[in-house]
Amino acid sequence: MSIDGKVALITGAGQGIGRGIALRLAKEGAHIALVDIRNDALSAVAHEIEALGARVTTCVADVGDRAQVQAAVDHAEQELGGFDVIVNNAGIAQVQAIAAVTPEEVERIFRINVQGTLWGIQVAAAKFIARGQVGKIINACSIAGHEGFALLGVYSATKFAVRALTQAAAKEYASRKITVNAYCPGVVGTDMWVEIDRRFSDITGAQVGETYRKYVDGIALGRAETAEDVAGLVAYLAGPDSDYMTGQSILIDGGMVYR
Ligand SMILES: NC(=O)C1=CN([C@@H]2O[C@H](COP(=O)(O)OP(=O)(O)OC[C@H]3O[C@@H](n4cnc5c(N)ncnc54)[C@H](O)[C@@H]3O)[C@@H](O)[C@H]2O)C=CC1
Ligand SMILES: CC(=O)C(C)=O
Repeated sequence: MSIDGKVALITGAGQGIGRGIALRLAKEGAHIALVDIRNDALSAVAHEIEALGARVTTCVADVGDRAQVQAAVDHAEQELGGFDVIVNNAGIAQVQAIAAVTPEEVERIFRINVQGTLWGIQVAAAKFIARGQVGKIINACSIAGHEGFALLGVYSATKFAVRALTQAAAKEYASRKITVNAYCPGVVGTDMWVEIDRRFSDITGAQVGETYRKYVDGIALGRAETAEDVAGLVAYLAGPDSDYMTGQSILIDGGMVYR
């Protein structure tokens, strides 16, 4: 198994895409550190991972707070005896017209989506260097990191920023053989999309479910994405087959945005 025995930390692992990534990496033999702001969700996923026979530890942390990210990485290393992969997956959505968005809303989403990714990159890279080893940094981007979407403008801006950080960090850490890449899903049927759909409905008057259906109808492969679809790409980025890839933000969207 490609990442057998490696230690992987996944943020936002209490549900959705993060949970799917954690389960997939555990199935490939990795030891898993689960990070989220919700302890109850972490416990549930930890039980699923234990049932697969993998080693697992949990840590409640807010990725927008650098000290908490540092504590989570230290905790993973201490509990699991190493540190090889970080998946900076935690993120929030925001549906708002540019004409109506407030400073508070902008600050909140940039703090979690952009600073959360930045602290994850910074802390993980420092840990790899201190341990004298190589490592893999994998960030959650989006189709919205390649194209701005109406009513998702600020969210899109955060994901463009994630793509920029992925490229810059790849260049800064390449000499240390630390790779930095990102996955860019399209429309994944998680709670995030339930919330996006509900907010579109509030703002535009669309029926509940209509926006989601409209987006899914635009997918060439004809179905919504699953967390497992995303996890397959992340397993590749976490393993040795991607050792020669860095700085890339890879679209995995069933055919929505073509670059
Ligand atoms: N669902 C989708 O269609 C897409 C999602 N993405 C990205 O994938 C990532 C995961 O998305 P989903 O699983 O759909 O979201 P989700 O909303 O289902 O799950 C997000 C998880 O992150 C946790 N979280 C939120 N704020 C946090 C914080 N400050 N610190 C730590 N954990 C926090 C939540 O508690 C939750 O468990 C996000 O970065 C999102 O932007 C990208 C493209 C499409
Ligand atoms: C949630 C997300 O990234 C989109 C645009 O679907």
